[in-house]
Amino acid sequence: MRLVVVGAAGRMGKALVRAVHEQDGAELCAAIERPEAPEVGLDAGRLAGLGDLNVPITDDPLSAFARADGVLDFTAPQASLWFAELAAQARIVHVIGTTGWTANQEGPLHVAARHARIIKSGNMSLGVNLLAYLARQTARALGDDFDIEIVEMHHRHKVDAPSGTALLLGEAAAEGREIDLAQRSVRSRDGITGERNSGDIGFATLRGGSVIGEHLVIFAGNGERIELTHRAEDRQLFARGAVRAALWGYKMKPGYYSMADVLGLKD
Ligand SMILES: NC(=O)C1=CN([C@@H]2O[C@H](COP(=O)(O)OP(=O)(O)OC[C@H]3O[C@@H](n4cnc5c(N)ncnc54)[C@H](OP(=O)(O)O)[C@@H]3O)[C@@H](O)[C@H]2O)C=CC1
Ligand SMILES: O=C(O)C1=N[C@H](C(=O)O)C[C@H](O)C1
Repeated sequence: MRLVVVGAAGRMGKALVRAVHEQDGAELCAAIERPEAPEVGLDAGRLAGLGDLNVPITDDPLSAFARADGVLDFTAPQASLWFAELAAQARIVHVIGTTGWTANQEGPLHVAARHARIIKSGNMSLGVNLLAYLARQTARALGDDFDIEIVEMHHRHKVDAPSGTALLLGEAAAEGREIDLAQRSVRSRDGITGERNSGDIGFATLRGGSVIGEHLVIFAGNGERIELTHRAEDRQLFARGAVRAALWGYKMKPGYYSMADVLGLKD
């Protein structure tokens, strides 16, 4: 499968180049950055610490997608929307790991998924998707007298909050409770907030240092607490998951899929 990495000079972009290189049946055919990026013209393999792969970074996604079977995209929402349009035109697989989406921004992705095979997830690791499955089941089993709070910590460079993973976990818990997360989420608390509303799902965000990604889902009841945790120790985890998703998507019809579909974790 011929894969393009967009945002190839980014933290995840470099991890994706390495993950494609190590995967049998996958081949890096192009690497893309913004026109003004200083890395344009450099070799994507060399930038990722692999040595020359003879894949120069370019600023031309249109011609790259035309000769590819799939694109791996961990960039920014506006960029991912544009790449989805191009992936639909080229009728290829588009794996989207980008986070930081605002409400209603994702509509055009569903239009693109009429022609592209889009696989989108706030977290591409097996562990987090299993955690989401467990959070859904736990929320379903416990009911409203257990308060749900989600805590996440990431490196100092992360630009969006709450993390895509925290929102994914919140959605899973809300599904388990059969409530609408948008109506019941509390994303910040400051000052005299009043008592906690029963049934809310709270989010707390920590940022600092080089933390790859840590998530904790707390179910706090009277006199007891259940905590489900995931700690990512290596970015390569997400990149390998993205390559796995691309290979899976290659066999699928056009549509909009999640990592839970790829991993068979839907209930
Ligand atoms: N789903 C998952 O499993 C994971 C998701 N992520 C998410 O992936 C995203 C990227 O994270 P990270 O790699 O740390 O961030 P970085 O900022 O290191 O990388 C993003 C890269 O994309 C580039 N980019 C942005 N817009 C465009 C564009 N229009 N054309 C080409 N390149 C573009 C950026 O360039 P520039 O710097 O010039 O803007 C940058 O090189 C974030 O949303 C993050 O939350 C991260 C890890 C795992
Ligand atoms: O920006 C990151 O680094 C990460 N972003 C994703 C998120 O927003 O959840 C996934 C992972 O936790 C790392």
